[in-house]
Amino acid sequence: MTLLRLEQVTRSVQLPDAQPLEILKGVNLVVDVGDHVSIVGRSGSGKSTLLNLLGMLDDPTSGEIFFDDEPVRALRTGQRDRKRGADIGFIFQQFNLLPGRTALENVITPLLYAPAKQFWSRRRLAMEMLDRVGLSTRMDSMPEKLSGGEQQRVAIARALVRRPRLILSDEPTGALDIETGESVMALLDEVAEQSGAALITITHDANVAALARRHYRLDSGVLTGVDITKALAQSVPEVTL
Ligand SMILES: Nc1ncnc2c1ncn2[C@@H]1O[C@H](COP(=O)(O)OP(=O)(O)OP(=O)(O)O)[C@@H](O)[C@H]1O
Repeated sequence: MTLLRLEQVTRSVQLPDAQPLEILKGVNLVVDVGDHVSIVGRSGSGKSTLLNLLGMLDDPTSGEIFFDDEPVRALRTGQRDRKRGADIGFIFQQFNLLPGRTALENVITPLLYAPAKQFWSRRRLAMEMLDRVGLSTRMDSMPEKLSGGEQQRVAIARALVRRPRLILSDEPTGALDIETGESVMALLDEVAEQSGAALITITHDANVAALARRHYRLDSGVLTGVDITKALAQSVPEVTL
């Protein structure tokens, strides 16, 4: 079943000299329920621009994005915000945890805006999710007292606590050493699969990308499918995947 579909999506901006810059060029992508897709691209290839479209934060200049077969463009601002809050979880390279709030309080935050059933169970739901990422003994710790890998696990719990159907992870291991990055990524893959969420991972790292089931590369705004086995076998530096 299709969750997300991009059809001939472009995104252009106007440069100061009034020239248009086409950042994304005719992007087509289908993401199924529970899918795991990686998108690899060099700096400046359009990854953040694409992520903002996938996260319903921007609209395409042309083309259409469908979520549950509904054009995202047709959603009014309030409807779109509610859909994003309910159905999309975000994970960032720098964790983006709220400082001065415990791990538990951080994971509770998205539930403050959730429908009544989730809102009233917020403490229990957040505790269960922290337990699932292996942090049941660190719930009352401040983020700054946690290691990078632990902070990213809190961020994973926060992204998943409302049971989103799509998780967008942007360089999720970028601030971690290789070993920690691998275990965090394996955990993210596992919890996303357990909860039936589709996962889109945007990364520079071919090893992180390899965990996904389907692989794409973004090159100067053009998205193409990649044969990961071939790319890894060539054993080229990670950014050249
Ligand atoms: N609002 C804007 N105005 C002008 N140029 C823009 C704008 N947004 C993005 N760009 C340009 O579009 C290109 C793609 O930007 P984007 O941030 O999507 O790349 P990226 O792949 O995420 O890069 P990085 O990995 O370095 O973050 C870059 O050349 C960027 O300078």
